[in-house]
Amino acid sequence: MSKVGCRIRTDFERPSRELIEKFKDIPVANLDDCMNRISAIDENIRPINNSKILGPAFTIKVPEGDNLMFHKAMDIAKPGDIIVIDAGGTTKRAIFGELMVNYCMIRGIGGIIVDGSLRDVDFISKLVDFPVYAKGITPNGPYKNGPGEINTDVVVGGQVVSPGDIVIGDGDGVLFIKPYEAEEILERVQKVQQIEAEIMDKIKNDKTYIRPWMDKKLEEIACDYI
Ligand SMILES: O=C([O-])CC(=O)C(=O)O
Ligand SMILES: [Mg+2]
Repeated sequence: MSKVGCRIRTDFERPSRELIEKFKDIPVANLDDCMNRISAIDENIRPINNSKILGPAFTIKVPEGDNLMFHKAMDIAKPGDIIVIDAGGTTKRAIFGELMVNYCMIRGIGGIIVDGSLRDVDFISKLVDFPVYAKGITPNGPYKNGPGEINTDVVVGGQVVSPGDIVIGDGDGVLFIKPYEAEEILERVQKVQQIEAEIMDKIKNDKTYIRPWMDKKLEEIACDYI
């Protein structure tokens, strides 16, 4: 019988740390520019403690307001993994809190992103080196009945994420990159950053902002000057 909706993949292939580290200082906005500006997750999933997040995705799918699979996941995720939880986007019930965050930290997990809510925010918001991103906050705690899935393809904040995808987040938001597309995106983002540096230099030193596309576009849309 198919166990869709109640299954656990205990391990998966992770990209090399070397590849992941190449994304360390790259702004998510620049990456999204290289992914046609439609690749970031739902803007309502925000950093709770203003930390950057980076690492391979360890995915979980839970029924609304239930965290049985997250409890199992904490025992099998590896150091550096980013736990990415598809909680259906509903915020009425928290999926985790301070106890679970402490256990994740002790186990060397790299951070947590939930398309849902957390609780114990007064503790979590003060953490400086354990990034947590969430959509909501509520004291209503999670049930622990299951079902759910671990390490299958899930949807978080409107974007598909597979186990082992590279998770990158900063103050702007989060996106996921397929490891096989990583090098190509890195090449493109380096060009974007170089162009932005040149533009910034002109703004600061020449007091000009190079935008050859602006008047061209206004002409193309036949804008009337009045
Ligand atoms: O009760 C739970 O499962 C979640 C929670 O508050 C904690 O982890 O501290
Ligand atoms: Mg708690």
